[in-house]
Amino acid sequence: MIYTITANPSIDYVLRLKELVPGEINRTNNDVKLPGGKGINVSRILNELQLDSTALGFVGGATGSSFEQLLKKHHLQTDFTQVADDTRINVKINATEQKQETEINGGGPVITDTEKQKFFDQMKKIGQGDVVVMSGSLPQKVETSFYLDIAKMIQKNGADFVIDTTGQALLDTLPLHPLVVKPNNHELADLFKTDLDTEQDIIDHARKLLEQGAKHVLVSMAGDGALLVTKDHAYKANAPKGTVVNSVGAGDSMIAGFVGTFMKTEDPIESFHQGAACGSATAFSQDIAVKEKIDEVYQSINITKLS
Ligand SMILES: Nc1ncnc2c1ncn2[C@@H]1O[C@H](COP(=O)(O)OP(=O)(O)OP(=O)(O)O)[C@@H](O)[C@H]1O
Ligand SMILES: O=P(O)(O)OC[C@@]1(O)O[C@H](CO)[C@@H](O)[C@@H]1O
Repeated sequence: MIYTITANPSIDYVLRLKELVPGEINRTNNDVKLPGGKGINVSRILNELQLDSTALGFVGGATGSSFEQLLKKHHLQTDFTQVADDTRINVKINATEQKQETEINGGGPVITDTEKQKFFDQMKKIGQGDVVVMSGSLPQKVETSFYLDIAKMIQKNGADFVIDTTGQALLDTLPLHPLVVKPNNHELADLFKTDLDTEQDIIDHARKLLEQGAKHVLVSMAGDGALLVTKDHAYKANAPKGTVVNSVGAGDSMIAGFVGTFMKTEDPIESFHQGAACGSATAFSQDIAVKEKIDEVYQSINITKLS
């Protein structure tokens, strides 16, 4: 079973308007509310790929109930930890004429020690053959070692994990050998406090994450495609041409495509191909991509061996 952990899920309130003028009253042309959060997006893509997963995380208050209501129509298997404080609302603003996407993400609910303990207790059921995908920010009063603590707990029982976070929290988990990590090119540069000007620079620094323990490194590069770096080789996936509608969740979709396919095939190249298809398909969709779009985009992705 694949478990996704979204410690800080959200209602994504996606607003479309022609132009965003800060400091003025702006009115939208169209708006939608989506069940959001990185792990939730991963579970939704897995569902599209007909792969089972269980979504875990902290959900609470009136916004938590709306979030669960929004999620219902996607028929995901969930086992959320109920908390007293409110699930956050994240605002995503697509200014179509400016071709700009602005995101304002809330801090999330305060999680009490008892609620956290309830969550940790759930980790006991995860074991051999399971993969846990942990991603996204942490809600308030949750210590930065949260993902590391979980990785240690589940690994003791023989489960694998995937982590999509940034900075020191990511580096700390590498010695535990995550199945895959997926910084984008900017996050990778920040990790090493440097600029990465060429593809070779990116590959060299991705390789440092392998040296520190990651089993596979994906580097997503938005409209420039993505790289897969393994111990011996580096591969590139092109970003197919298409109209970007809402790229929120493209990175999560890429992880879902990679992990879901890897669980079935153990083939990193095919997993990369499917991951890239899921990422671009979501960028070309208003919401997280559906299977038909993923299958269509898959046909226009080529994987090239760079070294
Ligand atoms: N404009 C685009 N055109 C085609 N493909 C895209 C585009 N944007 C994203 N993708 C695909 O999706 C992948 C993941 O996107 P991106 O690099 O934006 O991830 P991210 O920074 O983690 O995003 P997010 O945090 O919003 O999910 C890219 O590597 C690429 O394959
Ligand atoms: O604030 P975080 O947890 O880092 O990111 C949350 C978020 O921006 O990530 C998803 C897209 O990747 C959205 O569904 C959600 O709103």
